[in-house]
Amino acid sequence: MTHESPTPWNNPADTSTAAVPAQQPPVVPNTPAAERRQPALDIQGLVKVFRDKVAVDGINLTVPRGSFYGLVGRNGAGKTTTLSMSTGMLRPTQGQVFIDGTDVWLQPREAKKKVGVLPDGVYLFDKLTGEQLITYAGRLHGLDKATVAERTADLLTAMDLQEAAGRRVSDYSAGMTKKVALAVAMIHAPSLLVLDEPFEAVDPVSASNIQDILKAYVAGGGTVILSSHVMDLVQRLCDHVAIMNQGRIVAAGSLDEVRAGSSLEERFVDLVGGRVKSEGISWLSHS
Ligand SMILES: Nc1ncnc2c1ncn2[C@@H]1O[C@H](COP(=O)(O)OP(=O)(O)OP(=O)(O)O)[C@@H](O)[C@H]1O
Repeated sequence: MTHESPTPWNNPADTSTAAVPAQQPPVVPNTPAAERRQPALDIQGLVKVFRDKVAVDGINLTVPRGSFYGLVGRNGAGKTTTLSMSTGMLRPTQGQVFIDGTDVWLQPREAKKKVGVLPDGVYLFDKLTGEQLITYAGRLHGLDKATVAERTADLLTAMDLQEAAGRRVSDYSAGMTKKVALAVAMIHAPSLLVLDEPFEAVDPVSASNIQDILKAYVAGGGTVILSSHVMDLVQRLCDHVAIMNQGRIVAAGSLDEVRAGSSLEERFVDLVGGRVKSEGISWLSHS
């Protein structure tokens, strides 16, 4: 990554995240200043029903701008369904989602400019090389060729994919695919990144590199919301967390508020339950 040019997600020309003085008049809706103080993501009364299965059961969640937000929950808690509805990929049964004040389902084009998404189970045009894929994503977002070339080179370096840049994505490992998908999500310098299990299948060195990239992105005014099952990682990385269980948010807020003096894992198990006391499976024993 060059030092001369700002990273695509940390452009000093972007003053939209400038600190607001403490003594401000009340916020007047629909003014630029008010827009700047909108939450990065605002979920209101979100419901998803699949046939007779209530996957998401009327959740409300506010993700403050500039936060590093972790969404945790057991398998099937509703995390992917929530994130998919929040990014315009899955139509809600009920409820509204706003990205930076823009209604995702009423103004999808506007909303999608503001968000980068790493979906669960990534579907990519994998006959393209990594470099072609990132370039294609940048061009789809309407960026000019020179900008796309510069950002693509930066992202390939940041993701440690320079050597694989000319290989087809179909030949990438699971972790490399995750990294190229993350680059695709970041090429248009969105103000919000929504990442479903970003570290799954990623090796520890690459995971640390990605974490550094995300921390820099947040330090530069971006907002990240990620889902994960790894409590230690969320506790280390995130400043806010929401715990989902059976389609509902059972705790949300700053990490310290949610932990309430315990570790996140202890708090999670307390709230969600489901620990099975077991002597083990008898037929697996060889003693
Ligand atoms: N397309 C679908 N059709 C029917 N049921 C679905 C569909 N997608 C998800 N579900 C159900 O909705 C519930 C929530 O699923 P979801 O994938 O959102 O959970 P999750 O928290 O992301 O789980 P995991 O941690 O295992 O990825 C589950 O019971 C799942 O079986």
